[in-house]
Amino acid sequence: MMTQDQQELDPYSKQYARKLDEQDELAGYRDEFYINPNAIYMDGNSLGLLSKRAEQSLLDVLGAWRTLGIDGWMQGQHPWYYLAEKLAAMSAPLVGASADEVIVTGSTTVNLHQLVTTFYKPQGTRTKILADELNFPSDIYALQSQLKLHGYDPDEHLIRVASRDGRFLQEEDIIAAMTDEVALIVLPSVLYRSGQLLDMKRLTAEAHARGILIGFDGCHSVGSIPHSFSEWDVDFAFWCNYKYLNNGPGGTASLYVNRKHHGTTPGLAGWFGSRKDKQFDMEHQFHQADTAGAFQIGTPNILSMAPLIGSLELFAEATLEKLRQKSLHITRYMMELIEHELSDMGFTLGNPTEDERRGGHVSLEHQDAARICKALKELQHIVPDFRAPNIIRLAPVPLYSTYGDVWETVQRLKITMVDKQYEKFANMRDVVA
Ligand SMILES: Cc1ncc(COP(=O)(O)O)c(C=O)c1O
Ligand SMILES: Nc1c(O)cccc1C(=O)C[C@H](N)C(=O)O
Repeated sequence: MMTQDQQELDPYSKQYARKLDEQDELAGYRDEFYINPNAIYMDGNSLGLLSKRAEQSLLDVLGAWRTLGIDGWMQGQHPWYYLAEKLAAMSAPLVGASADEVIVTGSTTVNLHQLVTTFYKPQGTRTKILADELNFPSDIYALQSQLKLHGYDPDEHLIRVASRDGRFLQEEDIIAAMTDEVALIVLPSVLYRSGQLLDMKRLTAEAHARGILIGFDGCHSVGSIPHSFSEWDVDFAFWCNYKYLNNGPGGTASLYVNRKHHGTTPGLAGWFGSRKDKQFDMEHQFHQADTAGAFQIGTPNILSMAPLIGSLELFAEATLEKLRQKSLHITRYMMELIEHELSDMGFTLGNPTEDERRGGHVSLEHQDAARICKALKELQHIVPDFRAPNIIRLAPVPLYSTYGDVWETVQRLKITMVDKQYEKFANMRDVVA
């Protein structure tokens, strides 16, 4: 609902953006983060910013190491032996799971390998894995290598559902590909380029109706969108914590295993998958945990998990519902400004516009996208990212981005285009795009 004040203001003006910021009940969280005052950060969908609380929790854990040495495993504020489980309990509400269905461990790609070695059980003519052609490359490489380990030719056994337009996937096309040759389905929750949010509930129900297990890569949705993994009966999921959850570069990832699968032998076993009370018996017989913790392998990367303690506190306080509400509102605001300010400049909006199909970022397509990104970064001090072949991703993150940031971003993008500043750069991606 627009207030009296908003109605009087030009909705494309800077004052209007300021008004939106004044009315933003999450605005205070920006002060929790380290924000470079000389730049506008629009890349929290790739690497989230450092919060002061995440920094503090990392310092706390370092302090425990400094003062306790080996006893940090069982003593101190956050005993390391239980840290993965403690963080799982804190993350579970973000994915609609019970604490024992989540564990903070490994990396996204390693967790995918773990889950596929566990849940891909080809039998008879059911030997194929179903994915999609827009999936993040690391997932595809993992699936291809898993098929090879089973002696299958990935060209034949990895089905990649085609996109009709190179941007989006149609749920109907995915469902049509769920044949009786498919043993396992792995799909993204939100597509990393277009930001399309797939209907996970529907896809899970359809997969199960055909006797197929299904798992989701939640890298681009966890911390941005509410999930109901357990209610939807998703079999498994995996995600990184360094994007919307602000756990830091390469920070430890997470996985979800539906309770009905607890007790399934992990494909890749290791001693940290043991029952906590049995682990230090040091027996050669594996007594696996009766939780998702069973899918851990070796010693947790404590220092790469510690920032998540502080970071998840912020999510508990702000609440995901409010964060999603702001995310939808601020991305819509950005789309409206783009439409108003940047028409006839060769841009195409490449993300879904409907709220129920949109993730946390805006995806702008342009034939000069690579060099527009360079000009934005170097000359306009806006941090977007580029994804080949022609995408500029812009993520106003509800915890720390302002409506003013969005307004400035679109204005500076306009200057970049009107003054042809991008022509000073080669239209090629950087090494790390
Ligand atoms: C959707 C998706 N899947 C997988 C990965 C790979 O994650 P990692 O390199 O942490 O294993 C990423 C990001 O890098 C991603 O965005
Ligand atoms: N994992 C990354 C990295 O090691 C370097 C730079 C970027 C990343 C990313 O996470 C990219 C991200 N997954 C993407 O959506 O493209």
